[in-house]
Amino acid sequence: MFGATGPMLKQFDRSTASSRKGSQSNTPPVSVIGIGNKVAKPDYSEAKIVLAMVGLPARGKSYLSNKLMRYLKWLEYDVKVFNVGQLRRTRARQQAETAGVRENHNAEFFSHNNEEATRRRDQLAEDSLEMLIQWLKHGGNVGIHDATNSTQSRRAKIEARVAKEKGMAVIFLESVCNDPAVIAANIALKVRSGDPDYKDMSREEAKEDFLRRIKAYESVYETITEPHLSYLRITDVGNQVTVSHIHGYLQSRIAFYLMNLHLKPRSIFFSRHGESQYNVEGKIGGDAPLSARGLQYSNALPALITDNIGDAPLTVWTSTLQRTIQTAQHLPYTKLTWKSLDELDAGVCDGMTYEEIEQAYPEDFANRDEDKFNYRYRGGESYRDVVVRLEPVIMELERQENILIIGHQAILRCLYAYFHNLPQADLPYIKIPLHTVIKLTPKAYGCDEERYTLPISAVDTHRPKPAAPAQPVVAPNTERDYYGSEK
Ligand SMILES: O=P(O)(O)OC[C@H]1O[C@@](CO)(OP(=O)(O)O)[C@@H](O)[C@@H]1O
Repeated sequence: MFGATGPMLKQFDRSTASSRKGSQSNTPPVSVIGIGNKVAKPDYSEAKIVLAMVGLPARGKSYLSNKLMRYLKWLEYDVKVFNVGQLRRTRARQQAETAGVRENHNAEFFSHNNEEATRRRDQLAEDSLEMLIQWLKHGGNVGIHDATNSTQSRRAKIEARVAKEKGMAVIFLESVCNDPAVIAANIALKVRSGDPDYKDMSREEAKEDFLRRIKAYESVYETITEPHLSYLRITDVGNQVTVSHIHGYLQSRIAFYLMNLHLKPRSIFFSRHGESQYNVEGKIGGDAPLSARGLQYSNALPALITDNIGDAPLTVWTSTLQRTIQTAQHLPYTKLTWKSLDELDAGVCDGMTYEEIEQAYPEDFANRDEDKFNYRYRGGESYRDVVVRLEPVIMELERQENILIIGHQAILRCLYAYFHNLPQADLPYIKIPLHTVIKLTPKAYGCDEERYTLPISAVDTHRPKPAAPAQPVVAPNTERDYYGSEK
């Protein structure tokens, strides 16, 4: 089942990319020396999946779509959400610009007794699916059709359209939510988020209108019962998942990820280990113990964490390296060590200072500055390798509640980038200073962040990105993406 496509294959491709240059070599990554040169982004996956959401309004479909997109993009699949609501609003805006009148999208527009409105809504869903399919044909891997797709006939149309495309599969993801508190929170979010549908209404009017819209959908809603469909049904995120006709690596990954999600309020804390002796000497890697100031940090950390979290349960994760274990030593919580949390492996440069590396391997040093995410140390790792190795950690983080990770600079950059959805090029330059706790609190869209810096000084190990040579001025790209996802 875990066969042909997906990160397994991709990881392998990537590892050999710069050494094989067109050959079919299957050389495993670690034996490739001198790989610290430019690594072209390999073609990641042949997978082509239409993931069609199903569910009433306010059931968290957009939440699930965006979470899934963030996860799969982090694994380097090409993913895009096609949100039918945004297409509808964009078309209404364009129509207002040309005709001078804006179509009214109040609850009446969603009435299934209104034939003209129903025809228009069906057309929007079809157009959006068509854009999605074209996008998949041009290289995308997973296109998420974020619409209600709430009737059997709508789903049958999607299925019939996708069946015309060779090598494309469709899976439906139904979000059922019976928890009144979650539904109420989703409704409140819609009403207060400055949603363009409700920009000219008071909050009360907006809420009333949105409730009428939900009723309109409830009157025709058909939960998935079609026995032949590939689908996943999530009930009250984290409570129950039904999986039917899910095949292959990527589909299984998607199912597994969704099974691990939950909506319970919780926080994720990140801290680097206290300052190490290597940090003081400007050396990278290694397994050095803490400096005197690092030990002070490990003594001060328990009070900071317990003041913040009170009596709530917390688990501490460290790497297997002594600087993280020492930092966690006084924390009165359950502790787990993870090999996957060990610092980026600097290979032959382990234990050297940046100046020594520049002297000994000038070409590598320059290449790392040019493309730090892809650069792989000789006999060691790249940030890209670390992202792949951290996938089980991400999965477990989604499943768990309060977690404190005592980690390393490169590792925490990768995890932080996942939670804030930051681009690969910026990831290796994220500032994760020593003696600072970063608290992330997942919210409906993204994470809230607080930082607590303890007054114990430490060296600064952040090497800023070298200034790029002047580039010719290019006209800005004014093309808009109005389907609700990033390009
Ligand atoms: O990728 P760059 O910016 O070099 O940072 C990663 C480096 O951070 C360091 C400190 O310089 O982490 P750590 O403090 O955990 O030892 C190095 O060991 C590691 O190689």
